Amino acid sequence: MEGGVDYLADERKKAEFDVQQMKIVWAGSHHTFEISDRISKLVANDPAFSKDERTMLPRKELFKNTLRKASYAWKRINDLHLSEEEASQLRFYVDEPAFTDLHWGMFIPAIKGQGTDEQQKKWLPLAYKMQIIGCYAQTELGHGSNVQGLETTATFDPQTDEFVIHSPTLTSSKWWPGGLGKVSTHGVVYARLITDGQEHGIHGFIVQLRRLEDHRPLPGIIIGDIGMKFGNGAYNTMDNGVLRFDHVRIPRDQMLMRVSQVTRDGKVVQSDVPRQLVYGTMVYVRQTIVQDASCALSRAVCIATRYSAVRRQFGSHNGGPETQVIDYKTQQSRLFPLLASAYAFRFVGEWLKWLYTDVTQRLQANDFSTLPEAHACTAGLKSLTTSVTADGIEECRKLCGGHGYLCTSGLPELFAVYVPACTYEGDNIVLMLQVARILMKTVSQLGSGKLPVGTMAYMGRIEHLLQYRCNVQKAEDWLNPAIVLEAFEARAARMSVSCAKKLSKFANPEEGFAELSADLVEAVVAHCQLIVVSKFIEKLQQDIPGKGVKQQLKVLCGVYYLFLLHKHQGDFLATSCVTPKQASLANDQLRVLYSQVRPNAIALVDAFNYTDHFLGSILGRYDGNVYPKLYEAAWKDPLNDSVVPDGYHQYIRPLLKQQRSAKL
Ligand SMILES: CC/C=C\C/C=C\C/C=C\CCCC(=O)SCCNC(=O)CCNC(=O)[C@H](O)C(C)(C)COP(=O)(O)OP(=O)(O)OC[C@H]1O[C@@H](n2cnc3c(N)ncnc32)[C@H](O)[C@@H]1OP(=O)(O)O
Ligand SMILES: Cc1cc2nc3c(=O)[nH]c(=O)nc-3n(C[C@H](O)[C@H](O)[C@H](O)COP(=O)(O)OP(=O)(O)OC[C@H]3O[C@@H](n4cnc5c(N)ncnc54)[C@H](O)[C@@H]3O)c2cc1C
Repeated sequence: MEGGVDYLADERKKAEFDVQQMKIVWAGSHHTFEISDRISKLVANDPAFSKDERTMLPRKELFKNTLRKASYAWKRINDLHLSEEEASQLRFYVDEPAFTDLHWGMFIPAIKGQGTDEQQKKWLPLAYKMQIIGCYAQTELGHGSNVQGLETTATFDPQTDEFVIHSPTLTSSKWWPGGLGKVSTHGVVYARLITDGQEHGIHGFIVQLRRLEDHRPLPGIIIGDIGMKFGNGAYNTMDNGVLRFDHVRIPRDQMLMRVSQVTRDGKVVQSDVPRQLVYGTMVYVRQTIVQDASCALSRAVCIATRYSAVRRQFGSHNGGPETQVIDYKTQQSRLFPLLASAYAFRFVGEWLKWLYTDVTQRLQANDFSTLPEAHACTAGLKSLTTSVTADGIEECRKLCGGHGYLCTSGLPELFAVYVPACTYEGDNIVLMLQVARILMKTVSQLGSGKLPVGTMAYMGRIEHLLQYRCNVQKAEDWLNPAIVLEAFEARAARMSVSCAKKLSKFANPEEGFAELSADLVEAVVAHCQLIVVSKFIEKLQQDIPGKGVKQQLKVLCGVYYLFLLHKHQGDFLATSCVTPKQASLANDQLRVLYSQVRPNAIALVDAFNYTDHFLGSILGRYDGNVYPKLYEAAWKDPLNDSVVPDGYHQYIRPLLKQQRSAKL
């Protein structure tokens, strides 16, 4: 505890499992727990990283403060000789979106993934030392989702051995890249490659944007910030930018040439690397976004759970205390599925990281076979987890009643920072439709002898899944993972097959795809939920030490899948995967599991090991000392600096005077 009385101590005594061991499960290993615990405390105990006034600062001050923090963080990283892993944890716990996210998270990965060995050798050391700062400049004013529709051109000039980067229209202005507006010296800029009058698709180019001497834009470059975004503080610490090029020249060797090369005489040579690797940075970031989803959701859930144990309403008997709102079944049925989802996303994120690492190793050995699986999983899971997390944060705000609406609850800012995750790195619907294409292709190939692989492998048992009948007889049968997996597989497979059948009736498949796109998205959701459920179940098959830890995870896993079954019972019933009676038994079992979560709820959120600094919420304080701190914080609002507000003499007094004289 960070000091003082622990108002949640009684709740903590109820825990039926070893919280310390659960912290390690949540962190992923002893090693990652040790690092994240040490670094989060280092940040929390350093006043230079305070977040207290963030939601009250005007944009310019807010932004300057972010620059100060980023520069101080870099100094600490160097002074303390932090490893790459420790440095990335430090940036995470500073908890303020900044240009550094894009520099480390996209600029460097783009050069690593799409640059040749020589290019990496030239640019990465500069970037690692932050002697150059980079952004990822893909999206334009007129095109974001449709990458093939980007308009910026990169025309090869064989006379000078250069590319000419140009923005031919207003809509071709780069628009949104984080870090671009005010900070980046360089960008990986995506543009249409043109050589000898011929177009060769979208490629990445390293372009210097600002002079290293005085930070002024280079000739031919117009650059700035795109303006305020949703929420106070929130994502406004980031300088999302606009950028236009007027025939800016760069040397030929600044095109990222791992996928295709342009020779001295302007010939385009394709390497044996698939062209989709140009999209590789997005696959990498989508995978990190799935991991981030569990962080953002667990943070909101931690706040709402602790506050729900502190808050009391109604139910006082003979002058005794009122009921803790966490004891209301409605509160539990809204909160506990989100708690379970946070754990579920943690484990699927862990698995996705493994998948991505595996794909990367294969790519290095020129094995591209698992790229479609990586694309499908990252796109689908990014969409599913960010949508649930954004909605979940807002639900947690509502679970905190009126106080949840205060900035000091931390929830409004968390929502405002988080919600663009549903849009950036691929709009969630656009990405779901990508997965739908892959699902439909998989269904169309069934029976051709080509067996589906990876997360689509269950489709290989299509005959069985189409005939499947759930044999749940009593509520506890729903605790059997094999039964649950089959029900989820059958639902996903039947929804996909149903879409495929409808699609086959269209003479023009593209027309059919467009017409059925809403149904296709539902089939993709079913497929992605199956992945999350199956990875949670797989996690439970591992050896998990610690008293009661595995048992708690089993309960949470049950809550996760039974809540989905309840919420989507329309799908399960319509596809005849369960009967109405079985759906009702699932709901009975879900209520039993809620009552098992209840005594462990506080300990389950303590296991996230978040400091009060990171949570940034009076409602979520570890010690539960909510009311005195809310009261204290109110007086710190600048509006309370004076008893009589500025503007009184100008606007309030004349009003009151006028009413008095009217009465007289
Ligand atoms: C550590 C991290 C730290 C910080 C970063 C995190 C957070 C910071 C905050 C914000 C950062 C935000 C940054 C951005 O937003 S960058 C911009 C992101 N933009 C997008 O995501 C655009 C979305 N659009 C697309 O991805 C594509 O355009 C498309 C929707 C996929 C369509 O492309 P198109 O070329 O038309 O492709 P198709 O014809 O539909 O498909 C062709 C073929 O390619 C396959 N495919 C598509 N995408 C990929 C991919 N990424 N990887 C592998 N394969 C891919 C597709 O399946 C198809 O395959 P076939 O076999 O059918 O040919
Ligand atoms: C905070 C933030 C940070 C960002 N950072 C970066 C960055 O660093 N670098 C960068 O390059 N970009 C960045 N972006 C841009 C981001 O990647 C795009 O906004 C995103 O890819 C969505 O594209 P769009 O804006 O063109 O949306 P649109 O595609 O215009 O979407 C509008 C609507 O149309 C729907 N829609 C579009 N196409 C289809 C379709 N085929 N079928 C059905 N519905 C469709 C969408 O679902 C959505 O509802 C950022 C964006 C935000 C909000």
